[in-house]
Amino acid sequence: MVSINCINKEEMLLVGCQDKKISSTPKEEKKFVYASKDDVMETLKRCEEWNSRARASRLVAAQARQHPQEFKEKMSSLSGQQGMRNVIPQERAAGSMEIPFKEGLIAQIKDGVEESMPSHLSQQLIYKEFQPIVNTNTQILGQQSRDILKTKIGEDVGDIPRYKEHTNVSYLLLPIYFHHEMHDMVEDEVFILKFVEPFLQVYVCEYLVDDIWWQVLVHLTGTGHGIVKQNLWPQNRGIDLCDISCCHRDIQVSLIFQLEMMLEARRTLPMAESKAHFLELMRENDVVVVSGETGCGKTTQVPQYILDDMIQSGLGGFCNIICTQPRRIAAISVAERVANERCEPLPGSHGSLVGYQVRLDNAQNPRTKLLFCTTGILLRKLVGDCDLENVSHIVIDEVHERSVLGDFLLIILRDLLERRSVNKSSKLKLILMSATVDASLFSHYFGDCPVITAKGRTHPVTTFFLEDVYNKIEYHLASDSLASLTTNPMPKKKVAKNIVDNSHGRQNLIKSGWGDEKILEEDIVNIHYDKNLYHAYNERTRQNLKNMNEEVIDYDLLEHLIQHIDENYEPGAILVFLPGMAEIQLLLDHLTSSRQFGGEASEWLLPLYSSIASSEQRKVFLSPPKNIRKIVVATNIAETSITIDDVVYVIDCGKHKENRYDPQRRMSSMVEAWISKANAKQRGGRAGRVRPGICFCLYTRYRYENLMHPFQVPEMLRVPLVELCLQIKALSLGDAASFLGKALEPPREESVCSAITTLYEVGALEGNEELTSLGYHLAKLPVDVRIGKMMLYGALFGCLAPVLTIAACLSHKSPFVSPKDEKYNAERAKLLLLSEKIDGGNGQNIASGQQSDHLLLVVAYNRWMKILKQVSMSTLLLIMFIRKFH
Ligand SMILES: Nc1ncnc2c1ncn2[C@@H]1O[C@H](COP(=O)(O)OP(=O)(O)OP(=O)(O)O)[C@@H](O)[C@H]1O
Repeated sequence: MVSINCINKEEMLLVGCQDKKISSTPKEEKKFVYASKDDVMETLKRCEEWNSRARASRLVAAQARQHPQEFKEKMSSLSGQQGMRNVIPQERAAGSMEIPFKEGLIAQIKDGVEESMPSHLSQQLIYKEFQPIVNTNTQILGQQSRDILKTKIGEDVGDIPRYKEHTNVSYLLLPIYFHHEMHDMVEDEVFILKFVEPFLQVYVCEYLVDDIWWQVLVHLTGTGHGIVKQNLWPQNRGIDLCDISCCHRDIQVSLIFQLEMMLEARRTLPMAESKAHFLELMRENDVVVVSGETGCGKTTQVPQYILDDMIQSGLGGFCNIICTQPRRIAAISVAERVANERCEPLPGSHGSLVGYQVRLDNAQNPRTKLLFCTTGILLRKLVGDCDLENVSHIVIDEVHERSVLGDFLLIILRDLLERRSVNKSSKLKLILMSATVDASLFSHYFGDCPVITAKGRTHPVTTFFLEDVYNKIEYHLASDSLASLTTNPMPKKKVAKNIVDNSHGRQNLIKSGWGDEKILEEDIVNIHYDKNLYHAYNERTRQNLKNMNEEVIDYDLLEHLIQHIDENYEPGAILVFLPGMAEIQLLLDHLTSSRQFGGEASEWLLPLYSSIASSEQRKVFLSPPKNIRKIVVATNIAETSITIDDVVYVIDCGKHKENRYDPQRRMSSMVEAWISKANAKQRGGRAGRVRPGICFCLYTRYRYENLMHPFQVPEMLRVPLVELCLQIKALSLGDAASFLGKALEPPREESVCSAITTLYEVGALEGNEELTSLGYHLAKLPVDVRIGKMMLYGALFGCLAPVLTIAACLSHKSPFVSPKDEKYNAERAKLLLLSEKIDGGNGQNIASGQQSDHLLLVVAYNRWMKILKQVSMSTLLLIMFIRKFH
């Protein structure tokens, strides 16, 4: 077996020791060598490749023969040097030269103990003081070692009934020396690790000690302390070892190699360069704003820097970091990635320091030190514990999103920071992060706190705008295309402002069929078209740009582009951004019905939107079989924080759904809108995470540079504040107007007044803004207050089923469509429906013949359900077939 203990960054001490199984290794080869780091790495690599302990052992031994004297001198000189961590003290080093590692850096207990050794035994396999263990006999543990183990385990290892010959389980004793210079830390600790696999590739080296080995220890102890200050240990100073028992089996060679690779990858991220500066700023300030290009490592690295820093300063026990993510999928996938980078088991499982919590899914354990959660979850925590006493750090990721909840949280946190800053021992630290943040705004809000900007990005992303895409794929925008202005001519002025309700205009179809496209083109021009911008582009592209209706998504173009990428570009997944579920489904229908993406390939056409169950959402992270290209079609839930590691191509349609106030219905609803530049940057950033990527924007460069807002208008300024004011009351945060006056960008006074008035009208408030019982219940329903009240009354009056149907329809958009030329027929159909019986859920007819829009919704829904039940499977298939090929 081989262990490596390093002397400094350039040199390592290889500890070679004969393995019982390598009977061919001559005894005299049980020597210790030092070798260059490269040699060691090379050796290990070869060991890995050969997968042969015997050969590796010989290799090590051969090196030992080459440098014995040098090694001896090096050891003596280094051990005397100040500040050298993990240098083995001179007397031990000297001793070890005489009797090769008599102290036993490594001890193997006979041939091992059965894998399924009961956890109560392995739980005790650790002791605090360094006790040299003589390992002169690799077959049977030395008597001294056995005695030590006996006192720790309470049984003679030789007597363990499950202890049997010829298993692969071994124990590794690791004296930990690297805290000598930190006098308040435990000096010599010995860990005994149980390995299922041979020791051959198990090694510790100096440059790993700081990072990897430290993490191995942290991982092993599961306490988050590693070697910790004495006063942080549980009373008996024994680490609670229940975690260790579960880790042992996993701590195989691969773990250490994996850790090493991960650390190497982490060190190359742009954020790593700013690590020291960030930690310094964080120590000196309560709030720090972190910005940096997408993919530079904010989300995955910054929380870990904090965690590691706390552990290394011996404060792991006090550390409790919460990192918020705007969406569930981000919280889960980032937690998994971070656990993976630390080579920990899955988030929340036994032995992991990382966890996540989202609605309906919670992966935490009592020792979770780094929790990823959604903003809503953190707000809920604040309801239960308004001072968040146990939380040491809060990291708010993607602060640029400016959701109502996000801005609301910032008000609460600013107050909380003030309260917590009084008590110096339990100060709260807040870190705000985003790639596209308006840093000065946030910095100013938090008392001009420092801003740190990470430079550079991981991999370059090439961006093509619509004109490039048109040119590249030689696309012809047909005049009868839904995305062409010629389809539905409108007066010039209106074209750009309205979201055009396009349909196949018969007139145009006929005209274009007769080659009359020219006539149409002359009349209708995209008002954002400026011919001077497109000299370099071909005629067809210019024609397309002139005729296109920017407000309509061109599915033909999308399909063409995806096919083009699939045929002409290197392997790599494609991520398409569309505004909503319906649009996603439409594109997927288009693709599944195509020859290229139908059949087996269609299994890798993956939708991704918020209402898909988390388990389904996770499919997007899986890898497809070779020769199949994964295509993920997503809403903006894939826009921030997440890394789908095989995504190389992003297609951005430039639209999303935004919550806006609808004055007609006096309700907020989701409308389709152009994204901001910040969103566009984030979307592009999903490519180029693990290698260079390409982003195809289906909007013009002109739009990006001149028409898109730099940031989205904060949600708090564009939606009614009724629900928010209700929450403020439910959380007893005082007068709503003054509370919201403390926001980053406070809403207008009239908006707050109007919200309060609505709450009084609904009956949620009474007296001096006091919450009523109705208000209390409404605060728990995630719907508009008026709809919530209707639902509560529906339950009270025993007609919940139809009321829920109405509530669902009102919360979403109308299920009815009335095309312009079919208006009359649509109205007639509605009237006909109204003459039907309406079932109140209990078989009663609740409103036959009533002229009510709301009851009409119930009738339509019930009819639809009835048809669904009646339609046989084959009919359904037929419908699907027709839709596909229509
Ligand atoms: N699941 C993963 N698989 C592979 N690599 C990953 C994964 N997650 C992150 N990475 C790597 O880590 C890098 C940093 O990711 P991270 O999410 O921390 O960046 P970020 O700066 O927060 O980006 P953003 O602002 O876009 O959220 C990525 O560019 C990628 O190289």
